[in-house]
Amino acid sequence: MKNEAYVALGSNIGNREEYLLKAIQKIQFHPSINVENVSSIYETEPVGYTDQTEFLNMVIKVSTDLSAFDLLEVLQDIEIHLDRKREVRWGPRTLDLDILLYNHENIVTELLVVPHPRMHERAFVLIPLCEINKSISIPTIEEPLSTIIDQLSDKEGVR
Ligand SMILES: Nc1nc2nc(S)n(CCO)c2c(=O)[nH]1
Repeated sequence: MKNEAYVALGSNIGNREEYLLKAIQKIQFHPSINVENVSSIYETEPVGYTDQTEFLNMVIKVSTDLSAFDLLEVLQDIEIHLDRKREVRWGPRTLDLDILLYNHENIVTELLVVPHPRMHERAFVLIPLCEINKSISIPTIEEPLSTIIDQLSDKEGVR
């Protein structure tokens, strides 16, 4: 598989852990995707739209022959098959699958922006990402991940 990507998973409705684990199974089952590494599962305080229940978040590393857009399509299909519900845009959801990084590419389109535009302000993404790759460099971020994690005020919201 010639491409490397990092995917963030999140859930805060229903059997959250089951949604995450089923999503990873479906990703692994895809013939053109291999799951290379998975972070721990973190329980996290909601950020942004805070009037909702706690999330379970994690990050996985995958290798794939798919383009970033085809990978996005597969992830969106998995969200739908795991009864993705999102009544409010930033509100509670059964499952969220976000492409964080795709190789070291910068992709800016209506459909997909990579690196994920809000990842640098999300401890619930950076902490699991750092767990599985301490030395990862993010094209749009100069500082080391550990510095940013230390600066994030909500890191205590991740456990
Ligand atoms: N802790 C936490 N807060 C969040 N706020 C939003 S929106 N989301 C959904 C992100 O796509 C989350 C999340 O996954 N975890």
